[in-house]
Amino acid sequence: MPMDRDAFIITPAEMSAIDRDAALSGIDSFRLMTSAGMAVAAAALRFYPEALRFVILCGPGNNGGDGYVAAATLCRSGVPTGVYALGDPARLKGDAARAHAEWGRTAESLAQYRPKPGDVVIDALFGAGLSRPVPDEAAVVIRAIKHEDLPVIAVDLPSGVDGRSGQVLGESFHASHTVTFMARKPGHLLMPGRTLCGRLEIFDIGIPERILRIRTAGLCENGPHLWAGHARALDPSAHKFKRGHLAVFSGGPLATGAARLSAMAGLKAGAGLVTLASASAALNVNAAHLTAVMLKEVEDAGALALWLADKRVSAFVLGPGFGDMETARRYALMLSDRALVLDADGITAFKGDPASLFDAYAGGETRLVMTPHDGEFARLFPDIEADPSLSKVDRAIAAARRSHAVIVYKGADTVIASPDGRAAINTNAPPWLATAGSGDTLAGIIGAHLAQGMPAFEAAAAGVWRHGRAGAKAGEGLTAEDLAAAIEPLPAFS
Ligand SMILES: NC(=O)C1=CN([C@@H]2O[C@H](COP(=O)(O)OP(=O)(O)OC[C@H]3O[C@@H](n4cnc5c(N)ncnc54)[C@H](OP(=O)(O)O)[C@@H]3O)[C@@H](O)[C@H]2O)[C@@H](O)CC1
Ligand SMILES: Nc1ncnc2c1ncn2[C@@H]1O[C@H](COP(=O)(O)OP(=O)(O)O)[C@@H](O)[C@H]1O
Ligand SMILES: [K+]
Repeated sequence: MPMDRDAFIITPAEMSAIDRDAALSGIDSFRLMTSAGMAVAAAALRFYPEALRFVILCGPGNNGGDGYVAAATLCRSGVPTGVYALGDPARLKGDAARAHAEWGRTAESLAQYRPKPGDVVIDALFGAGLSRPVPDEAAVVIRAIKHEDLPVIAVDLPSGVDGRSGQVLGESFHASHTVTFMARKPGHLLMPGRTLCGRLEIFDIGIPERILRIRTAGLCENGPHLWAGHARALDPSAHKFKRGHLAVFSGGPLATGAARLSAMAGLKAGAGLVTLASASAALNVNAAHLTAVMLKEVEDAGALALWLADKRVSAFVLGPGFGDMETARRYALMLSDRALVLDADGITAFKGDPASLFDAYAGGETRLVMTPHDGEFARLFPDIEADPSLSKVDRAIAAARRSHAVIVYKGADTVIASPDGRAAINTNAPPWLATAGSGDTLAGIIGAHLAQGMPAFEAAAAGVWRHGRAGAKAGEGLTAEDLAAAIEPLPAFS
């Protein structure tokens, strides 16, 4: 399925390259700015027809240029406006200088602005070009506007949000609406940027799609376009082994629930068979709870080695509730020529020696998927986690490259990354997925996809998306059991 235009995510650096490509192909950059500024003005009038005054705050770059175009458009439409500039407008360059000149009035200095009830703020201070914390002069005004609780329409990005990472640089607006151009930037989707944007509108200012596509290879929003090609409808002659056999390792007798959640999710997600592998101490408690999921006694590494002779067991989930770190390490290394989802304790088990895991899965097709939340990520990749220059996308890709694994870096803004540099940001997860056992369910869904023979990146991305969709379907107040029951068939999305 070709990537939907709406799934494009363009970093600020890529956007600059796109600007250059557009100029080289003869597109007039001032017309782009004019379209952008007019779109902002139109959005302002549409969202806030009751505004007593539109206050446009203009910065020193092209974001400010968009602001001057918006100000001129609003003036022409006859609504009251106030324009306040950060820095000396005489120092504006290029298109921004022209936009300021065409507006043709004199801006007051930003420090003069005193928020008043009835004002609607148009934030054109900084957009994609923000490269360091906002200056104090801007931070003071941002805080004053927040204090008055005025509505803010952000041009491209709320000033203070880093378009590359979604992180706040110093201080940031919390916009009620954001109007961006052509495509979203990572900062619109990564936390906390996503929540600071308010309602996001993407406006087409007229850069041709062919120019965008050249620069948007690696990163996109997660969705069926990424993996629907691997979600085939059921073959009418299929038998259960053809639909994949997933094995999930159980924890000890007092910690069996997590693995059972993974197993049930795997079955619901479409694996033909799911077997729970349990040491003898936990066999009875598992037996008392299982129906469609099968149970097999796997006492130790010797028993696992014998079982691995059965090549029909096509994928494994190891980690949920597992508990025994030494055995987790041994099993994960024994499984290195099979497809494995390593979650929870399975990840933590390698805290002291991640290289042994990474080396075992190096070479050949990617077959390991790891599903860390923040804490687990930091255990395996402390240096990557600690590097403040990296966005969540950068971190996930760096971890995937190092570990030869697909990384599902979980959270409200889960990032799925492949060792080959592809990455996707997931956006369909409702916040009530933050509930005990939700991650175990996700591991089971991904395991089912691997068992069916999906490549690891697609298996993981599809799993995260189905997990989010199941969460939305089950609704607020769900438990992990409800979540598994709400998983929808995969072909429904193709
Ligand atoms: N094709 C498109 O996408 C189109 C994009 N368009 C618009 O262009 C915007 C991007 O414009 P932009 O590159 O000029 O960056 P922008 O955000 O205005 O800021 C850069 C300026 O701020 C400065 N500066 C940075 N950080 C600072 C700080 N902390 N404190 C103080 N200064 C700081 C920086 O100076 P310097 O870093 O060089 O000191 C520079 O002067 C984009 O968001 C969109 O609105 C539209 O016009 C239509 C076409
Ligand atoms: N605020 C949130 N919004 C959306 N999804 C979330 C949020 N918080 C957590 N999640 C998702 O819920 C799951 C929680 O997984 P995890 O932390 O491993 O929980 P557990 O160990 O209890 O199963 C992950 O898929 C994560 O992406
Ligand atoms: K802005």
